[in-house]
Amino acid sequence: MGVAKKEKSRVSRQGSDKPGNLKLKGENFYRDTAKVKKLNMYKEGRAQRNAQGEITKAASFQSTEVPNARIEPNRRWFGNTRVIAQHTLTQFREALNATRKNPYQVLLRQNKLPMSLLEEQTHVETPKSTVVETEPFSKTFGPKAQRKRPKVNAGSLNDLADKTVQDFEQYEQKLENQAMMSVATPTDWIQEARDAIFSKGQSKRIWNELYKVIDSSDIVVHVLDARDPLGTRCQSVEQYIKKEAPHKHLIFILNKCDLVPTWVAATWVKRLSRDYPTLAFHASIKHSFGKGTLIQLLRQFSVLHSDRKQISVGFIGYPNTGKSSIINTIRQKKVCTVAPIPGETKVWQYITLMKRIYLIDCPGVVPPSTKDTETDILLRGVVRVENVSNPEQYIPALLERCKTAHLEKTYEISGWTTAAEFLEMLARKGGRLLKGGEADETGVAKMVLNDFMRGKIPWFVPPPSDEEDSESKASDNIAPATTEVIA
Ligand SMILES: Nc1nc2c(ncn2[C@@H]2O[C@H](COP(=O)(O)OP(=O)(O)OP(=O)(O)O)[C@@H](O)[C@H]2O)c(=O)[nH]1
Repeated sequence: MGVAKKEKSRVSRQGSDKPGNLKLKGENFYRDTAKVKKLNMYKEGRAQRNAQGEITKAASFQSTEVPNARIEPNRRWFGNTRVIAQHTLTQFREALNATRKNPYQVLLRQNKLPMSLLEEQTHVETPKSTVVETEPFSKTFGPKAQRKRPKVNAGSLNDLADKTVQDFEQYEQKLENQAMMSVATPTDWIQEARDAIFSKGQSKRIWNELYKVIDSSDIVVHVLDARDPLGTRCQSVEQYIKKEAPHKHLIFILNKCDLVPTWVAATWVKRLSRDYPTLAFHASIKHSFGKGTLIQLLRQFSVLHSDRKQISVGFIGYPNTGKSSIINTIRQKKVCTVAPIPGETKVWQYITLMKRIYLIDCPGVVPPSTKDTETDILLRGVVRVENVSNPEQYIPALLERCKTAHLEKTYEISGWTTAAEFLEMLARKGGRLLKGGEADETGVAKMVLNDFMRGKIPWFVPPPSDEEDSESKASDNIAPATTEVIA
């Protein structure tokens, strides 16, 4: 703060006539309105006390009397009132529901839309369970009982039977979800009895990696093997995302399309597109398929989240489905380690695709299922074949999945009737004999299993052949899926 003398010399030195930092008598230099008001309040006087020091009359600022006050009405109180006719509401609900269910449309600003209007209360609690709580005993039982018949939620016996089946399916699904949640401590005896190698991709560590990837991603890409899309589909993970993180976008990539006929890939794309946007893909740095479409789709998503600095795309799926290969393909260089053996990716990994788009590679996960047999797990490529004991036992199932003609063409042998004969012929042809001239069936079985997983033997799970799906058989081109983003 300047004093008068200093200020005078400053004014003459700088030749300025602007008021400086000088406190002048009679001016409120430091006091703002609030402070002045507070000081004035104190000025109104202290409390009055009697000889004993008790307060006889409180000071005005200590008074507990409520002042006469009135809240000024504001027209904004009434601004948000809307009246909507029932049919308009119904139309709105139907339109919004249709959009929400369409996997190719995205609802933006969901927290500004009355989403609760869409969720109809379908679950009616049986009156039986709560009847005593809601009605007095005398009304429920005894001669004066007015108890109504229980609501069974079904018009006819057939309806009731259908509903029971549906309930059972839901219950099974619930059990699977619970198994997924408690994956760290498998209590089921099937899990216990299974060889440890058949529980690959189910460990607590892998699932923690998966949850980290899902948490960090805005878009989750579920990679499926085109040869067996339903077998490599993790429905429990899909449901987890739908329930716990509905704002994240989920898309399917049908990888390894080069290993199946075009009509198979096209039918699967059509079928899976009903649930989520699906792209057909062939991961290869030099001769890829679907790369442009995928990048285009990711760009669309980044436009959708233009308020974000960057978006992250997580790649999840069964082991060995080609998650790392897809990332390498879109980056056009080897950024992730790829190997024809499952479990190559051990931890999650961040890769920059563009300034605003990051990719996350995740280790392969296998949702626990009590329905899957060891053969199913092995033939999906989850297990490393070299660790399997008695690989011959899986060959009959393998022969069932492949066409004889394809096997004959691949191995140039023919005329076997059983799996043992097949292995014997193959061992003799390749000269894989043990001491004493016995065929090395174990070695040959491992080779065949590896060939099966790596795509040397052509095979695929045929797509469901309902009328609609069979139409696409005629067309020879894979329709690359494109996604329309509706704002
Ligand atoms: N023919 C063919 N092979 C593919 C394709 N994509 C990936 N592969 C092969 O599949 C094998 C597994 O690929 P990865 O990219 O390591 O699979 P991953 O899903 O990352 O596997 P994990 O590390 O176990 O999670 C490799 O041998 C790839 O060459 C494809 O589109 N076509």
